[in-house]
Amino acid sequence: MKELPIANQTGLHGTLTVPGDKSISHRAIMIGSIAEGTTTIHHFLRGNDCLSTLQAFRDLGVQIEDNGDTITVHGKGFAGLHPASHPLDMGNSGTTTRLMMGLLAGSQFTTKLIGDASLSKRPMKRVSEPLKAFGGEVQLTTNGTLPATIVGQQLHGAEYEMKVASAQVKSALIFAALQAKQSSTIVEKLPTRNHTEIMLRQFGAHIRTVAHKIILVEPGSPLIGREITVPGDMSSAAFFLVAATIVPHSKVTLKGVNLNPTRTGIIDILRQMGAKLTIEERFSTGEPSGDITIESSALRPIHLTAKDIPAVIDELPLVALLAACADGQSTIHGAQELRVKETDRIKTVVAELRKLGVQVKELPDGMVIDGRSSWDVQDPQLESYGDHRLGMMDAIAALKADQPLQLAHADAVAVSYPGFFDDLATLLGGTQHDNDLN
Ligand SMILES: O=C(O)C1=C[C@@H](OP(=O)(O)O)[C@@H](O)[C@H](O)C1
Ligand SMILES: C=C(OP(=O)(O)O)C(=O)O
Repeated sequence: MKELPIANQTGLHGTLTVPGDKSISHRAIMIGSIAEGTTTIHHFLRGNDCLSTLQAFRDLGVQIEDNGDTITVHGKGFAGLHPASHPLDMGNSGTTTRLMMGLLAGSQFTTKLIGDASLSKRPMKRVSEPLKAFGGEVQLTTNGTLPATIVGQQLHGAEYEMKVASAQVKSALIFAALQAKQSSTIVEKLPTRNHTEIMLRQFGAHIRTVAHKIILVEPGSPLIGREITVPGDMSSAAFFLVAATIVPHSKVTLKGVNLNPTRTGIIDILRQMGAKLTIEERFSTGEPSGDITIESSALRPIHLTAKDIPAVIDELPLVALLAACADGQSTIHGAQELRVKETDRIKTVVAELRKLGVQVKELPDGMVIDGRSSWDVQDPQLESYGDHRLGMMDAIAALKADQPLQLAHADAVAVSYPGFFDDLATLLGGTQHDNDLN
């Protein structure tokens, strides 16, 4: 049980550079490995999920030098990957698993993927089914889960209309399409994060996006290794954006955060709810990034529907927390994807908010949350359920509670933000002066 920090009278203060983006770190290892030549990755996220990706590519014969914050990948091209001598362990990472399925579907060998207990319950047919349209073969359990066997073979082009709004599925199909003999068209249900498309283009692939959701892939261009600096992860910055908003007298600056519009749903929501934030964007040709300064403020309720969800999918536990602090009733609809994350995040968020005394109703596709300025804690023992984002949401919620709270399975935070508790402690202990930590 971890004793969670409580906020003092002066709130959170200081300047922080959050760790590298998880989605971009995964893709840098993957695309660096299938490219020719050297890829150097700066500000790589050393979260357990990205380390699963790094290890998987080493197991496939790619030489990867690990110098902490900087990773050097000696790319071998798609054709240079070797069969692994044992099943690849995906750990807790849905992104690694699903992208790997598309990336290895066109290989000349068979690969088995396994994962931890949570990942082994998550749906994988969403990738194996569409891959069939490209000639791919991924065998799953009868429940459509891991372990998976990817039987590599020559793929062909396809036109595929997606059934779920998922960047993981889209990325798997793009990797498959790159290995096909003909061109392909992938149509998204709703626009989702486009880091795969951006990075592949930077490496030399012919990929075009039309009307934000039609992706045209022309295979055959060589991918060439390059230097990548991973911007800060908006999904990690979000914990402190929310903390600074809900804890009185706070003012925090988060530096170098990724501002890709497919990821900034939380910024739009914070603004709509009345948060006080300013953004200084830096010039960039690939992934935009910038510094965000935010201070405490009163909040209005929010109403989200399906179209709002992809750009804030991983921040929805935090949106529920913001709603619990707002002046009135908020609704989240169209978020059924939350049920197939590391935990069923509708159930687990509702359970945790109820322990804090928040009135919240579970819906099949979201929740209804009654906001209050203060809560009457019902149960001080919070639980991450082994889900990193739940554990961190609990820690931020605890700053608002009127008594000390504890968190079980707090170590889950290492999946995406190993230094989370240290960074939180620094901002809580920080002074009103800028305090650059990294
Ligand atoms: O492509 C990615 O890197 C991710 C896509 C999202 O998943 P879905 O594609 O399942 O929505 C997100 O929840 C996950 O944390 C990372
Ligand atoms: C859902 C997440 O990741 P993944 O699907 O890669 O396990 C997440 O990081 O919140």
